[in-house]
Amino acid sequence: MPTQVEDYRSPKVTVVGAGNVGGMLAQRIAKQNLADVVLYDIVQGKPQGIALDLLQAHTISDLDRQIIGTNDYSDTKDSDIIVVTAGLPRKDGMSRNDLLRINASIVKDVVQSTISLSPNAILLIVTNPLDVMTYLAWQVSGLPPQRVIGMAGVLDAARFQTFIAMELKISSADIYTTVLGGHGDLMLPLPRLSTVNGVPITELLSQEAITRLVERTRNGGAEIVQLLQNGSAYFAPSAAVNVMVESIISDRHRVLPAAAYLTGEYGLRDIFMGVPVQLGRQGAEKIVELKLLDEELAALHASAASIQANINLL
Ligand SMILES: NC(=O)c1ccc[n+]([C@@H]2O[C@H](COP(=O)([O-])OP(=O)(O)OC[C@H]3O[C@@H](n4cnc5c(N)ncnc54)[C@H](O)[C@@H]3O)[C@@H](O)[C@H]2O)c1
Ligand SMILES: O=C(O)C[C@H](O)C(=O)O
Repeated sequence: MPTQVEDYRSPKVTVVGAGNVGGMLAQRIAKQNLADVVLYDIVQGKPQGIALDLLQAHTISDLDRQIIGTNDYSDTKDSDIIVVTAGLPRKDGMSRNDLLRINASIVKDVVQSTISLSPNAILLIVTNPLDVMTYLAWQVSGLPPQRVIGMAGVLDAARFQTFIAMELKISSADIYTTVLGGHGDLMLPLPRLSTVNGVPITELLSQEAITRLVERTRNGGAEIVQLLQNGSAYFAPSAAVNVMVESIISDRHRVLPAAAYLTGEYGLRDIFMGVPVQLGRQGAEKIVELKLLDEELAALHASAASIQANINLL
């Protein structure tokens, strides 16, 4: 009879795509001791090299989580979470939707190759265009929609939070922001529901400043793409995925903004879009429906229409 100790299995997270976001995410997961990590990439040697480098870095820092780099999907078997970061990042001047065709074929291939080996896994999608790729991953996987989630809202909300902190010259720790909608130009930062220690920013900042910060948030990804000139953001995106992985693995039931499947919430159905979601071991356990003003709801529906138009191109 195996003892309980022998029965215990470390949580296992597979990260598909050992690029900027994937490599950084593997480091964060292992450093926080959340799970063993399998880093998969199509490029021979790349995930193995990164895994070895990470292991050596962690040895220096007294950490001992298992990190495997591989080009063999069989190593991903029985993962608890599969994070999909495989795909092309956009270049300056491109919209995320310009990646639709090329990244759709990559995401489809990745989901088909992983989910049969880990039928109980939760799929966390990062590849752009985010909301459309999450919908595609759900369709291809055949999973219940609660087990397919897209990362964008945590990142977009953090950008809004950062810009408010910079404007008010205060710590970001006391700021809470709400951003709903798709991960694109029509995302919906909500000043009315964004606060500093409970005080809405509409009472702390001028309308001019709020409009400027909302626009900068909507443009937050493109601003970094333009500055880097070779790839897109990865420090904040990997931190955002890590927070979601933590809430799921540790069953914390945190309410985080994420792309989740809507079945009538906010008057929308059969679409993945950014809304507040309770995340735990079961995945997207509950969608929180905020009471929106008519104009906010209309803007959310415009964002949904843009996602739907791109889903129709799949
Ligand atoms: N949702 C978000 O908020 C968010 C944030 C940042 C980046 N992204 C997106 O995430 C994706 C990755 O970004 P990045 O900066 O890490 O890019 P990157 O180019 O650094 O890494 C992508 C990796 O995917 C790998 N890859 C390509 N095809 C593959 C396949 N079929 N199977 C396995 N691996 C494959 C590449 O070899 C590369 O290592 C992009 O689409 C980017 O737009 C989304
Ligand atoms: O902007 C991008 O293309 C990458 C990502 O979606 C981001 O918002 O940083």
